[in-house]
Amino acid sequence: MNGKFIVFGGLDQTGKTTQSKKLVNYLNNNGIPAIWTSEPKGTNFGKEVSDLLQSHTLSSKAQLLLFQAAREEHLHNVILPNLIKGKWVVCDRYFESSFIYQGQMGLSDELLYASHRLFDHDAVKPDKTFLFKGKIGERDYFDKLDQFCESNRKELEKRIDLFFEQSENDCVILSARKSDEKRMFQEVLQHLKKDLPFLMLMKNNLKG
Ligand SMILES: Nc1ncnc2c1ncn2[C@@H]1O[C@H](COP(=O)(O)OP(=O)(O)OP(=O)(O)O)[C@@H](O)[C@H]1O
Ligand SMILES: Cc1cn([C@H]2C[C@H](O)[C@@H](COP(=O)(O)O)O2)c(=O)[nH]c1=O
Repeated sequence: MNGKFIVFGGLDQTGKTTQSKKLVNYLNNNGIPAIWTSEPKGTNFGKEVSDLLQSHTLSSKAQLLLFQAAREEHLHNVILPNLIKGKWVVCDRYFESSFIYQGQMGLSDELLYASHRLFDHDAVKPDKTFLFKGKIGERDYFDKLDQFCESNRKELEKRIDLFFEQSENDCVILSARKSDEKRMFQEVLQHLKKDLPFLMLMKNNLKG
């Protein structure tokens, strides 16, 4: 597999989608085939899971199981087939979101890691996970999941720190900065430079 698996996780309204889509455009424009996808909505099944999560009041364990069901489908139908074709898969949220959010809802780290391993989801490790903190966007409407994030931003940031501390050098924390989309993207590229071809780095003024 030559494709890379890059995850953009962290808090809501931090610019994850903006930055991850920028990366996919940048890669495709430079001859590196890449796709953008997201969790939980990266498959039709995942979209239905997302609707279920909005229309029911569920325990944290039930939520975890639904996010994992969506992940299982997503992994086997989108992530792996594209990585096998040699494409880069740029994914808006993955397991780190379960660790951060379902952990903040009260599930133990032990349970979260064990359930991640149970279905072999941990066998597909992101090459890099960007963890976004801060806040740049404002919503005018909050759904159930957004509300949880909005009411727990400080605590969720601590979960991000914990995920980072337990990671194996493959995570980066980025602070969202308003009106600084281009600079944020340069930072993303800097952290990926060892994965990008040398000629591409030269062309884009990024030293290898
Ligand atoms: N650097 C920036 N400065 C100001 N506004 C930005 C910046 N980056 C993105 N935005 C705007 O902020 C809002 C949130 O951005 P985006 O959707 O990329 O964040 P997100 O983290 O994916 O959000 P969510 O997880 O809630 O879907 C959007 O309206 C977007 O246009
Ligand atoms: C994958 C995943 C997601 N969540 C939460 C985090 C967000 O509040 C929503 C997804 O919203 P988005 O606008 O589509 O990014 O779901 C979660 O709690 N656990 C997870 O594993």
